Amino acid sequence: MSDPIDVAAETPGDGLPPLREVIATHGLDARRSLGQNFLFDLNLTGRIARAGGEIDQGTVIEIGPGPGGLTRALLGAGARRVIAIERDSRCRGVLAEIAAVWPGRLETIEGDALDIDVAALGEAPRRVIANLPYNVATPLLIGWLRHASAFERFVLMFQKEVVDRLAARPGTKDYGRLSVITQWLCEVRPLFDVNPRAFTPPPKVVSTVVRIDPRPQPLAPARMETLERVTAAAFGQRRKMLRASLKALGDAEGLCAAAGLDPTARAETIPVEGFAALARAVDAAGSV
Ligand SMILES: C[S@@+](CC[C@H](N)C(=O)[O-])C[C@H]1O[C@@H](n2cnc3c(N)ncnc32)[C@H](O)[C@@H]1O
Repeated sequence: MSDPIDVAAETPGDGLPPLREVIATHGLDARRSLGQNFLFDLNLTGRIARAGGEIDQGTVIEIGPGPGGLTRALLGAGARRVIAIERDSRCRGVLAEIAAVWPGRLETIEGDALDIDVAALGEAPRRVIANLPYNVATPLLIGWLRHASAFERFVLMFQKEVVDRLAARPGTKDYGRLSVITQWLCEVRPLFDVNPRAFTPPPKVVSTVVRIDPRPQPLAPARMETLERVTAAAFGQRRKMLRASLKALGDAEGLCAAAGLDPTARAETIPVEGFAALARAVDAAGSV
């Protein structure tokens, strides 16, 4: 026997039909190629919206509204202005219906979020709140981090495995390039896990909602481009000592000495500040 559907838990009180009905009416069968795993649970969409903080100010940017479950939660929770970027043109009608219920508060951009300068959308403070399409989630985040100071907060759903890497501490197996670059620019707080059964269709893996708050200043001075090169070299050969893995960058022992790092250490034990020092050493050596 299938689970009884809790209609109350699927009707947000905005006068619009429940999400399952919306999907049937608009023929929005989920497409794997677009990373479509829809959320119907209002408790979950409400929790994600509230984690955004003061969304009654500035702009909320949602990537991939799909049939609009999270969009409706954001508007219902008082978002002043939501700009939603959706690639799937089948969602145009349903998003227009939501916009009509909240006049002047929802704008939809039809397109690929990877091609859009999200850091320039709407008025600050900008908060990106999204149940991300997993096939492009990490490249999207890395792109936004290049303009981290344009954003107040990110509340994002990723595969749990990605959040584990974003939040990993030195000395753990998940610690790597993504941990260093993200934590250099932002404070990362995993919020809660979401069971695959909460989605339609269920993905193969557990998901996690994470809050990522850009720091007023990066954790230590460095150029992001150089930090990316340094972490690529160091973690590209994570089992090797720095004196071997950093050879591609020049005099590896000299760079470690300038950065105050032990050349026999391995990348996974070096804290974020250590990589920033290494990036400064690379830039200083290059400018001599
Ligand atoms: C995981 S679903 C989330 C749907 C809805 N927000 C929810 O929570 O139920 C991801 C959404 O992102 C959209 N999408 C996929 N790739 C995209 C891209 N490159 N740019 C914008 N939207 C995209 C999909 O069409 C889908 O609606």
